[in-house]
Parts: sequence; C-alpha cells; structure tokens
Amino acid sequence: MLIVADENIPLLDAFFEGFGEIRRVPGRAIDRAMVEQADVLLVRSVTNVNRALLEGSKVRFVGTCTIGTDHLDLDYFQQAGITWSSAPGCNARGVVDYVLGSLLTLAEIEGVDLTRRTYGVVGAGEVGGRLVKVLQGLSWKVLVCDPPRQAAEGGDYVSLEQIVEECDVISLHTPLTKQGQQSTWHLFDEKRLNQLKSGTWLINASRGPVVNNAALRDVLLEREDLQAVLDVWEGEPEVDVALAELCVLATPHIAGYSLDGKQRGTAQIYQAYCDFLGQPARVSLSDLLPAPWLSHVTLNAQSDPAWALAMLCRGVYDPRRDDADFRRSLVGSVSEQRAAFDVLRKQYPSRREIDGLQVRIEGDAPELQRIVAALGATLV
Ligand SMILES: NC(=O)C1=CN([C@@H]2O[C@H](COP(=O)(O)OP(=O)(O)OC[C@H]3O[C@@H](n4cnc5c(N)ncnc54)[C@H](O)[C@@H]3O)[C@@H](O)[C@H]2O)C=CC1
Ligand SMILES: O=C(O)C(=O)[C@H](O)COP(=O)(O)O
Repeated sequence: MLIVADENIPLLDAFFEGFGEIRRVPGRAIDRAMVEQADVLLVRSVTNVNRALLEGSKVRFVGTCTIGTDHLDLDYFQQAGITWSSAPGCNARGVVDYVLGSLLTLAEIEGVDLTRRTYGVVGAGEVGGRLVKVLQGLSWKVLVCDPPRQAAEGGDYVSLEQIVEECDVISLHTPLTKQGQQSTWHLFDEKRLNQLKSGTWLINASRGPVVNNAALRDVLLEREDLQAVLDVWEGEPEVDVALAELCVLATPHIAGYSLDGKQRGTAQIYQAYCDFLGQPARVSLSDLLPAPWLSHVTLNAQSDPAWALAMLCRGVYDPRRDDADFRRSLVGSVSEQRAAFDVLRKQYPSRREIDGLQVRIEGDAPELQRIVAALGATLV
C-alpha cells in the first residue's frame, strides 16, 4: 500500500506508518506520475486535487489536513468514487488567536480602545463562530453575517451591507467559493471596498481571492483612513508586494499555523482514514502533543484588564513576529519571494493556542475572570 503525502504534514509516521509505505513529496510539486501508483493521497492546501491529477491513478482516499477545501474537486471525487476528508475546525483556534493578536496591534498603532469598536464577522462557521464567542465573551459589540446559515437556521444575522455600514472592524472567515448566489470570490470587490466607512480595519485570514487584491491596493493608496491585515493573498505564494507594504500586518498564510492546529489536522485525517477502512483508531493526538512552553499564568486581582488581555494573548502568540519575518522576505526576484513564502511556512516556529492557558487570579476580580473565560482559557 502506498501513501503519497505532502512533506509538510506533521506526524505522518506517528499516524500512518502502520498502513504501508509513506512517500513524502513537496505539496506544490505533486503530479500525475507521483500519484499514479498511490492508494492514498494526503495533501495540504497547496495541492490542487482534481481529474487532471487523479484520473487513471489507484487513489481511493484523499485526505486534506486543512479546513479549506477549495483546492479539491469534490464533484470529480464523487463521480470517480473517491472517498475524501478534510479536517473541519482543526486550526480554527489558531485563526482566532491571529485575529486577536491583530486587533491588539491595530489598537496600539491607532490608539484606539478595542472595547468601543463594533466588530463584523463575515462567515460564522468553525473559525468565525469561535471568534464571535470570544468577542461577545469580552462584551464587545459584534454583528455577524452568514447568509447560508441565516437561510438554513434563521437567527441573529445581518446583511453584508449592514456590516460594511456599521462595523469598525471586519474580519472575513468564509470559504472560497466561485459558484452560486453566496459565492465569495471577490466578495470584497472595488465597489464594496470603496463603501467601507472611515477608519475601518479589514482583516482577511480566509482565502486571498475573497478580497480583490488589486482593488484593495488601490483603495489603500487612496484612503489612509483604512487599515488592512492580510494573511492570505490572491496568487500566493506570489504576493503583491505593494499591497503587503500598505498592510498593517502582512503574513504568509500562517493564521491557522498553531502546532495544535496542524497536528489536529493530521489526527482528523487519520481518524477519517480509519473510518474508511472500518478499523478502530489506535493513535491518539493527546499522547503526541508536547507540553506548551507557557501553560500557567498568575494574575494579581489589581491587574488592568486591557493589559491582562494583551498579556495573555501575546504571551502565547503575537503576529508581529510573523509580519516582520514576512516583510524581510519581500525582496529579491519574484521566484525568490515565492520560495521565501514557502520556506517561512515550512520552518514555522512552534506556536500554541491561547485557550490552552491555565490562569490563576489572586483575589476577587470579576472583570479579569470574564476575560479569561472569553479567551477560552481555564481558570484555576
Ligand atoms: N488563514 C488560514 O490559515 C486559515 C484559513 N482558513 C479559511 O477559513 C475558511 C473558513 O473556515 P471555517 O470557519 O472553519 O469554515 P466553515 O465551513 O466552518 O465556516 C464557513 C462559514 O462561512 C459561511 N459562508 C459561506 N458563504 C458565505 C458568504 N457569502 N457570506 C458569509 N458567510 C458565508 C458558511 O455558511 C459557514 O458558516 C476556510 O474555508 C478556509 O478557507 C481556515 C483555516 C486556516
Ligand atoms: O486549514 C486551512 O484551510 C488553511 O488555510 C491552512 O492553514 C493552510 O495550511 P497549508 O495547508 O497551506 O499548509
């Protein structure tokens, strides 16, 4: 049995060595010849898996250790009888932590009180839903736009127009879709970007083409009042360097790159593969994840709540380092810049999730308790 796998999938041996030969290959280089004799193909977001890649191969199971599925041709899988799985929610918390870190940076630069802003979350699934919970837990005002969920379940959702009209901060968490009424390709096009109210912060950690990058660059050049944070780019690994330079934070698609999230992705695909084979899972992620570098924090009850929020978030993850590393890579030729994008992702440092923290508060401090609970950390 042959498993062809993206070399950037962590814990491949720990989870898959019992099933057969594992052949590790660079994700962007995977081609027909590489998969022809494979029974199982394990990928990340950088490999387009479609008829052109798989037709004539032995592949019967495709797993992507990611949340997004826009690189998979699911219609073809169905026609060809190929079982597939993604890893829903695996790195959602990492993205939430990225957004929190971005908000802290924006607030510092702009001299703004985060408690007084109105937040718009577009797409309220695994990522957006968790982000909404955190923001609401902090008692910040949040509007949520998710037309598919609104149509399916009803509930307290608003239109995208209302988000654009009323929100000071807009964070995008939709999948990338190109068809249908709720298509998200260029959801933020030139027209919508021009409608953003004065002083809006726009954060995109979903997929690059959800925002028209060329239009965003032009709008940012025109309007100094707007601030953008981009983790994902149209055409990545190539990025519009001029656009990156206009962003407050620019990062190479690492919002979800917590160690926990990446390893969870592999574990979920392992579980899906065991289900496909009809056999019990024998390997458990909890036995494999290392202890976090920072696990216990003690706060004095007199701590300033804004300081405590920033300290707890940044103690675990601060996107400014990723931004600095990325900016240093935006030099040289296009091919050097493309290579650097992938190297930064491949060599990404170990990063954990904020909700893994255990926080002790010395004394009675309801406001601090609320912050700890909102972050999903454990009060001990
Ligand atoms: N930057 C990064 O590192 C990461 C990026 N992602 C991206 O984030 C996306 C969202 O992730 P999840 O929340 O886990 O996905 P999800 O599938 O759980 O939720 C997506 C939500 O978006 C909603 N939606 C779809 N079309 C919409 C539209 N036109 N307007 C508003 N809402 C719409 C859906 O109804 C759903 O509730 C993924 O598809 C992936 O592309 C995910 C993980 C990491
Ligand atoms: O899970 C997703 O969806 C993501 O965007 C991942 O963070 C992408 O990571 P790679 O698969 O590109 O390594």
